[in-house]
Amino acid sequence: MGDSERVSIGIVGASGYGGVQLVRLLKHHPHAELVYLGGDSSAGKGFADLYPHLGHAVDLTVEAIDLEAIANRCQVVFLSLPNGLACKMAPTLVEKGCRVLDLSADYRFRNLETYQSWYGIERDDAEVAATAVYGLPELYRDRIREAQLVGCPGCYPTASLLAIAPLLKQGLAQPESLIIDAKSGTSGGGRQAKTHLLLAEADNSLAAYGVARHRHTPEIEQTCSDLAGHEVMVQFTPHLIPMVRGILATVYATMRDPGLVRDDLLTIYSAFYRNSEWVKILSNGLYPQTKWAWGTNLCYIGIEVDPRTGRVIVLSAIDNLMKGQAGQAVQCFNLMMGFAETLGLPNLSFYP
Ligand SMILES: NC(=O)C1=CN([C@@H]2O[C@H](COP(=O)(O)OP(=O)(O)OC[C@H]3O[C@@H](n4cnc5c(N)ncnc54)[C@H](OP(=O)(O)O)[C@@H]3O)[C@@H](O)[C@H]2O)C=CC1
Ligand SMILES: CC(=O)N[C@@H](CCC(=O)OP(=O)(O)O)C(=O)O
Repeated sequence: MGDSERVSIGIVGASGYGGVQLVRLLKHHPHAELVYLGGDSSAGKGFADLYPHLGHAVDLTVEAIDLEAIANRCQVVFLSLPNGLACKMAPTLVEKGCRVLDLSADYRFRNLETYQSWYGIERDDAEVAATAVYGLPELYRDRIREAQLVGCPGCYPTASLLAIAPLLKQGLAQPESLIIDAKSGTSGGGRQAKTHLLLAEADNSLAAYGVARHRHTPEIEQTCSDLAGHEVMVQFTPHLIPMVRGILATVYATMRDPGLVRDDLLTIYSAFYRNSEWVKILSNGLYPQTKWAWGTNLCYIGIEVDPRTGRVIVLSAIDNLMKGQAGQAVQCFNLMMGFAETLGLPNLSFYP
């Protein structure tokens, strides 16, 4: 692609939090041109009326969803919708030749029975779903490059899997010992009004939810099983924390070789992610803060070993709307188009 050429892009679900991040990122992307924004209740409204802070840069109107028209206008379509909608739209878009990135859970699972039992959504797109690639570039880079349909990971799975992957891939930890304790900011719940996300409910409070039954559990287990080479179950507990952006995942696992020390693991993690510019392994004694990742596509990882218990503790921090959602989707888009994986993505946080 020449320097001035641009890929025509549509975003379905542009009015949501994922949508507005995609607009922000793709407006700055040197090879992207936003040609279509779609929504449901927002259809007919100017995007600038929904997000006045972007009014000086975006003059598009949110349109009703017409798959035929989208496919005629767009080479690449991002679907940023509640679960259960992408699986109704992607088959048509794929058939018409679009490359599709879905930010929901619809195309994350190889086994659709797992999806149906955890999400309770019936669907009839098994043939198309079988072609989807899980959009975690650090693990599936080559497959994403060739994919026509990418199922972008959930925010908790992204933070968790980047922390876990070297442990399982290198056989360092006992897979059955994996425990993930994760905290998310409220933007993880999207832009629609929900009582538990009101300031009066969420502020000055911290609570777990979905204990032993959160739907990101089978998603994390799918990739853990890939990495370990056999079925793996994990214990995953998410918490809602009174901040807007960010996820901190703390992963505990029992090491196979209790003789390993932190420096050994730092060397192994650094080697594992040597070609992954979005993952930063923190050196001795530093543990990540969510604020370091704000507004960026970065994942910061800190590691500690407790010689008393023989456990490794891995801490992983991301921005849930960036590496956990829209940023990762743009990273996948870059791979699919043959661009540098870092193109158009911020790597410096705004701080404090
Ligand atoms: N927020 C996060 O941190 C993360 C979210 N995700 C996933 O990304 C997806 C989008 O999330 P998020 O941006 O937070 O959600 P939001 O609730 O902020 O936005 C949802 C979008 O979907 C549109 N929409 C809702 N119902 C319909 C419908 N029936 N037909 C067409 N469009 C519809 C809305 O349009 P309108 O406003 O016009 O009604 C809106 O644009 C979800 O699947 C979510 O689980 C994944 C990783 C992280
Ligand atoms: C804080 C909060 O509510 N977070 C969301 C995670 C959003 C997400 O990634 O969910 P999907 O798998 O549906 O895409 C949740 O726990 O449901």
